[in-house]
Amino acid sequence: MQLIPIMINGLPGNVAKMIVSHVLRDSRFALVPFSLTGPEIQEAAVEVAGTSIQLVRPDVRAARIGDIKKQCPGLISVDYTHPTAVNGNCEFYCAHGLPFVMGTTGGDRDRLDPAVRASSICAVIAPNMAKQVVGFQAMLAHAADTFPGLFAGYTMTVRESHQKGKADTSGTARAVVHSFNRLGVHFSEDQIEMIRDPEVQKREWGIPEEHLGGHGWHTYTLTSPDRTVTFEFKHNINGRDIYADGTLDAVVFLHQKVARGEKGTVFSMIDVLTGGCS
Ligand SMILES: NC(=O)C1=CN([C@@H]2O[C@H](COP(=O)(O)OP(=O)(O)OC[C@H]3O[C@@H](n4cnc5c(N)ncnc54)[C@H](OP(=O)(O)O)[C@@H]3O)[C@@H](O)[C@H]2O)C=CC1
Ligand SMILES: O=C(O)C1=N[C@H](C(=O)O)C[C@H](O)C1
Repeated sequence: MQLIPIMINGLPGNVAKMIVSHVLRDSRFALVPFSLTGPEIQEAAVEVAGTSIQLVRPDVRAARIGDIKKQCPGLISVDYTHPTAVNGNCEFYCAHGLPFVMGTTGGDRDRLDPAVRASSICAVIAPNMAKQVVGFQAMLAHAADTFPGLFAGYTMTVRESHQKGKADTSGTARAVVHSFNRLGVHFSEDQIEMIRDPEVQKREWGIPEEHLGGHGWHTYTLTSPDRTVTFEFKHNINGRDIYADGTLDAVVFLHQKVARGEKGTVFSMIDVLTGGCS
């Protein structure tokens, strides 16, 4: 079986490191020993589970990508970088013919799809790669298509807690809010309550101490106009391992699409989940 060359961008970041450790244990993939990194990073390389990966900063990446592509033809890029890097990285992948899985949240999301559609590549773009969360999103999207306005008149609160360093409002929460809007709930993204204080997370939310540095807890609460009815949807994720499986499924999915000549198409994780990995 031909291995899929996979380049994990965003090292030495937390999620990128975790994905690399999963790739190294997965016989479907060959890890590309390079990673696009941030402008602040000084190290030339990082070691993950005994494997050394060279870090390629933004100022040199255009000059180096030709050689990397020659060394690893057919590579698929995976992006777990920073909200400020999302659009620049997307444009870089499009310009250099690199199909990509974009797990990074934030940036100007409205510019992502047009950039890919105008290019010769295809991409999977999703704010959450945890397959069970994607399934929950698909259920909500189905409800919104089937019963538009079902929750009209209800009020909603959305609270999300993540590690202190998370730069943006949860991309997952934003996407879920969009489905609730289609179900008739008036609520804007800027009403999402972000919790980033470890003391509050420990004391008020009961988030285990060992996961304060890496978690994603979301609660969506809907209350009827007369306040007699409450619905609550909750997904609480400790650690980050849950994102690896879906990310790697997305890589296999994209690899198959590329092999079939697909170009200029954006897929979601719902497409990956629906399409399977045959
Ligand atoms: N879709 C999903 O399922 C999930 C998405 N995420 C998202 O993934 C992203 C990364 O999360 P996390 O690993 O926790 O963040 P970290 O801050 O730990 O890591 C981000 C890394 O990206 C680097 N970076 C910054 N700019 C660039 C650039 N232009 N090109 C390449 N790398 C760059 C940073 O370098 P520096 O330190 O110099 O800035 C840092 O090393 C976030 O947007 C998060 O929300 C997280 C979990 C799941
Ligand atoms: O930064 C994180 O950690 C996460 N980011 C994604 C988001 O913004 O929704 C997904 C998950 O919540 C973890």
